[in-house]
Amino acid sequence: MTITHLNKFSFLASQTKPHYYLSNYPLPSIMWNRVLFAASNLARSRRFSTAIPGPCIVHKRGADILHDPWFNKDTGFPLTERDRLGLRGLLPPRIISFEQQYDRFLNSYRSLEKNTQCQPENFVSLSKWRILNRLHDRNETLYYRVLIDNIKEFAPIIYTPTVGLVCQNYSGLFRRPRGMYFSAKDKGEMMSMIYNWPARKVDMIVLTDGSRILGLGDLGVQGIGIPIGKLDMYVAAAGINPQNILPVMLDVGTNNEKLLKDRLYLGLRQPRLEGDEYLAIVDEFMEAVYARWPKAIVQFEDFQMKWAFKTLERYHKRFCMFNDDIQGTAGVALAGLLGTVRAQGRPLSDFVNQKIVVVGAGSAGLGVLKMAIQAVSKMTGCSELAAKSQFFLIDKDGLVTTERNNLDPAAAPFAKNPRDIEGLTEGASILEVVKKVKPHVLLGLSGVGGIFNEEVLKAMRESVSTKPAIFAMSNPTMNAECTAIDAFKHAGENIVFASGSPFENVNLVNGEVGHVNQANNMYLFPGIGLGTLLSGAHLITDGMLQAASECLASYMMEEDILKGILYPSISSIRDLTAEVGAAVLRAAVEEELAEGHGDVGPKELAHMSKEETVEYVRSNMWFPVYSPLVHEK
Ligand SMILES: NC(=O)C1=CN([C@@H]2O[C@H](COP(=O)(O)OP(=O)(O)OC[C@H]3O[C@@H](n4cnc5c(N)ncnc54)[C@H](O)[C@@H]3O)[C@@H](O)[C@H]2O)C=CC1
Ligand SMILES: CC(=O)C(=O)O
Ligand SMILES: [Mg+2]
Repeated sequence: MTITHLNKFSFLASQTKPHYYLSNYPLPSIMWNRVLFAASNLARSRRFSTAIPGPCIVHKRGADILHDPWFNKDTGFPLTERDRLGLRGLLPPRIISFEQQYDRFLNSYRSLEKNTQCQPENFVSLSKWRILNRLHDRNETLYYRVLIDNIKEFAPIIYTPTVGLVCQNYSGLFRRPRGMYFSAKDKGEMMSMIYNWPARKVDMIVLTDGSRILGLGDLGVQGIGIPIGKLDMYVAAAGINPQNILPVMLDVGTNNEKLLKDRLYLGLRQPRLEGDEYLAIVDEFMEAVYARWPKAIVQFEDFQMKWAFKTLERYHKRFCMFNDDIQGTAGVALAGLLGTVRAQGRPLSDFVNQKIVVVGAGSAGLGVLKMAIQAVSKMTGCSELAAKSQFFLIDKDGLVTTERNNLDPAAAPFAKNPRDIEGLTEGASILEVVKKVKPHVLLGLSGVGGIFNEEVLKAMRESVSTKPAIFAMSNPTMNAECTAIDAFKHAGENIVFASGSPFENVNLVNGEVGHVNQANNMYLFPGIGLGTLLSGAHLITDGMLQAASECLASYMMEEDILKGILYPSISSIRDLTAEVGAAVLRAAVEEELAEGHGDVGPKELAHMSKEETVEYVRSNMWFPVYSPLVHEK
């Protein structure tokens, strides 16, 4: 191991505290109550502190420990634990330190990279996902440490784009279950099923019905990869304790013919439930969750538009939930849009004059429009009706106007009155709109790869902005509206560029670097969840979401923004998430929704300064280190 590594580990150790191990199983014995009492005392005492030794608690023994990824340390078990936990003889004799295990894993990963250099890209990506997934299944502490330390490198594997490929191939890749599956066949059973989940406490649930997985469409039960990937980001970015997370798939069938015919498909082989039958399943699930874990937060993810809006409207005043595609995306996009104003060297107030074309009138596109229009209305003091004049919405049938037959009610508030769009008509193409409007920003959330073609990008050269912005936000990479290279090549080297999935920065002909931003809701959802959790709020309000977006918008320094860098590097996502979490928490306090968390009550939260709130949030982030599993004698 290199000196750098040694320094890094000792530095991290001094920054963090051990997590304490609690049983995964509800244990009704008096002994277990003692364990919980000790743990809650520890939680109390560690509130603002670092590096407090945790109690050494595990009720399992022998092979059961080795097969439990939460407790498993592989060859890292010290002799005392091998002796006292019945592990002697079950492991090779040499004890390997955490740091050595860490290096060994990264070495295997690097060998894999080297050995697959000439293989097709998808093969390499899936191989990388497999090696990480195997570690996840075996040793969670090491897995999350590797993930946190190398998040920039591994996010594209456990999250977009590779997670999309994993979902597409999930039935074939399936080895071990992760999370919970509730299907249409479980109607009437969910209240008891929810108690099958082994953890006593769940803080964060990510739920999907698999109906719109990234831009890949209906993937049925295979969409479970998305909640798993999102929750990995929760652990890595927000330090949510992985013992308290739960990925969930609501399998109400699929309309994907290919999957229905696939022998290996692991979900229900029936068309999707619709109408009241569908809602009855989601209702039952939500009731069951909140009966067992009244304080849990549910993130709705990748639901097709009609159910995304319907469920948000149905539950947001009843349960502590939000829809990431509508609300998380909107916050990230708004922060990016405000960044583009600063990148032009203009004051933020100039946002109200920016002409913005949004391509895609789905849950994400409409969420962005709604939040951006609210921001303009707030800045100018004018009505939302007046505020929307600068925004243009395009869907699969072109420019959305009030003349549209069967205008979708969700898109109707953003439809243009033909009187206000001289030279354009209902259904005008992207190219026509760009040529006529000469927008400051062209933002894609259509799910259609390459739709910002050469002609469209070249038309952006006529933009009225000195730094036109192209946001190709659809995922995964192949569904991006354009590539970074094409954007800089055709729209000009002065553009600001952002995409939903990562692209490499572009070397420009003028010798400079064309910065690629990743405009992805991962910059906000972990902080929204963490801030809400620590506030103890029972709802997630527009005010809390707006605070998250404003925090992200103000995170970047002028110097970076002027270079076209709108969001921080993923490497600093933990730091950003602490700030976002604190902003959300403080908004909850302001709205008198904060009921407190653990033994930190609402009054204590209200008395914290901004800096103390950030510190409080940071100190509550879980960090993976091996903790002793037996008491020192
Ligand atoms: N970067 C990020 O953080 C996020 C990215 N997304 C991505 O956004 C995309 C869309 O997501 P949703 O809005 O939930 O999907 P959706 O299915 O609800 O909406 C898609 C919209 O695109 C429109 N569209 C389809 N073909 C088009 C075409 N040829 N020209 C113009 N518009 C067209 C449809 O009419 C529809 O309005 C997905 O690829 C998803 O991965 C979604 C959420 C967050
Ligand atoms: C990033 C995300 O949530 C999506 O593409 O759906
Ligand atoms: Mg999503």
